[in-house]
Amino acid sequence: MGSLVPLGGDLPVESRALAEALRGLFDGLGLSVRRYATRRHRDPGSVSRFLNGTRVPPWEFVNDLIGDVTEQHGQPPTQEAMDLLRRLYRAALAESGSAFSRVQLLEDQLADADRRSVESTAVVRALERALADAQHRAADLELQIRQLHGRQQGRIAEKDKALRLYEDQVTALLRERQSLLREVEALGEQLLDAHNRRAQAERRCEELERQLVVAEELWAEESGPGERDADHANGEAGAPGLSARGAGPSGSDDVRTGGGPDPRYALDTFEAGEANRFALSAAVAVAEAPARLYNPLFVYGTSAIGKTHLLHAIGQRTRALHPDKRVRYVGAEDFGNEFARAGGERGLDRFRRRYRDVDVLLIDDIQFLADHERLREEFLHTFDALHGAQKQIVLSSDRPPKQLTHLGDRLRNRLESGLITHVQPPDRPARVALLRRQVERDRLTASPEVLEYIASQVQRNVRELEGALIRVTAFASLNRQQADVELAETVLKDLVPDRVPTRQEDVARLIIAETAEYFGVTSDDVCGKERGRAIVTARQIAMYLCRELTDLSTPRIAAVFGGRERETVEHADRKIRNLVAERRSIYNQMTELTLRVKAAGGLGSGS
Ligand SMILES: Nc1ncnc2c1ncn2[C@@H]1O[C@H](COP(=O)(O)OP(=O)(O)OP(=O)(O)O)[C@@H](O)[C@H]1O
Repeated sequence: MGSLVPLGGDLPVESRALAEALRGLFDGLGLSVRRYATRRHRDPGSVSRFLNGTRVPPWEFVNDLIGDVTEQHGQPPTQEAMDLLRRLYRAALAESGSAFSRVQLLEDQLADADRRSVESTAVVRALERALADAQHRAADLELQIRQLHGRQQGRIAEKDKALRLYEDQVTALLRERQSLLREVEALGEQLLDAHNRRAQAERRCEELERQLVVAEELWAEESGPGERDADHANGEAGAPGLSARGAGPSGSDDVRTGGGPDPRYALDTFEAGEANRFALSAAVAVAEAPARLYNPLFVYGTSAIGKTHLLHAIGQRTRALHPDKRVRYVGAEDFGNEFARAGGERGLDRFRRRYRDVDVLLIDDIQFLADHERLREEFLHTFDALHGAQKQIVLSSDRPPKQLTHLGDRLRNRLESGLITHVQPPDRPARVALLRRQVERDRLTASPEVLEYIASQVQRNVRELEGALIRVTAFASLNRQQADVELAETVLKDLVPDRVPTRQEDVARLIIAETAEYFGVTSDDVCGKERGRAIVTARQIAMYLCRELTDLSTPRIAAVFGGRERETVEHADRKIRNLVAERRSIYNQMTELTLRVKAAGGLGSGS
């Protein structure tokens, strides 16, 4: 009973198959039949029969065997192995056909059905729970969906409302913008109109001033010296002396703002000397063949050495040689002011046509182009438009392009792209020639020696040179003396200032203060807009003295006098210059004022 005997050869197939399967399990225990029977409280004979296939064991035995093998090896048989065992077991039971087997089979089937029932019940329960859970979640979701839907509807309604509100506002703003644009355009037109009317009124004022001065002059001459002295005592000394006679080309026709070149300046009257021969040749070449050789032509140099003269002269010569060409001259400051005033699209359009529809554009004192981004851009585009269309550009400045740092690199590069020519103060022969021409033009009396002497004394500033000649000849004629070198020495000793590196704007302010005091008005009056007779006189004399006694350029002087136009300064300068030559009272006033300014420390030590 200790070990298993081989299976009987006459065993039915089903019993053999089961027995072999059970033996396989039993071998895994490594026990004898008896020992296993004792452990499981079974009869050893029965166990032998179960394993030999002569009897079908109860399923409980099979189960125990499986449990023991599992315990021993720590690993249960696979589900497939279990299913096979069960099938073998059932086949063996069916084959045996005994009542026991039948009972076993039924029990087994019952257990199987019961297991399935239990499993199904568990599945049913789990499914019921899952169903309930899902239903709950579905209900929750339904609720959330309904809430979200409600909220969404609310939002949509709100958005619709906001959208309608927004559209209403945009429509209203567009309408308002439209009407504002119309208003801006209308105001722009009105402004332009007002500017034109103001310019007309300014010209009329100047005209009336001249008439007034003439009338006063006549009245003063009729009334005799007593009356004139009374005027002096009133502090309105300038008025009687301010005559329109001899004022030369000082009428409004000659005052050209942002327009054509000034006919007084010509290439033929430009005294180049050795130093400026090249500058003159370049100017002639540009006038003869605009935009062919030097474009842009850039002339630079210190104050009052003929840069403006050259620009105008180029314009004159171009017009003479090419009557079909459109030539425009403008000071850079005026260019900036006009741009600032060109409000609205139409104004800007007009401005652009004015400066781009030309064949030759002459821009004076480019260093005064204001340091504004938009203005610089505008000028850049003007430059590119003209240059791109093969139109001539001529510019002047008090310094070379490299030093015009405030204009920015792009603009400076363009200014450097053509011919740059340095205009020098005229050399001595040129200065003498210039004085000789002035003597002829103004019918003055001065010997060649006097001209030589003046040319030797005033070297750097042509305006000053011309002023010195006027002073010498005026002094001589008013004192009925000979204009010889001795007299010239005396006059110039007193009047030609020794230049010291004083701030020139300060000197100009000192001149204004001294002149204002002299005429019994204030500096603010002189720089302001009032047109009282004494104020206008003081203003014009102060402007003249600034041109005479400082190195400031004309636009700078205009700026010191409350931001006026350069033409106003030029007009005042011409007017007073001519009066100095004609009237003793004015000459004396100038002399006295110059001495006062000198004494106040504005003109260096003097001698
Ligand atoms: N070489 C010259 N030949 C003839 N006239 C000259 C010459 N240089 C200057 N002038 C005269 O001197 C006066 C001043 O010259 P202009 O106004 O051209 O100087 P500028 O260099 O433009 O000075 P600013 O920078 O102050 O405007 C003008 O009347 C001009 O005709």
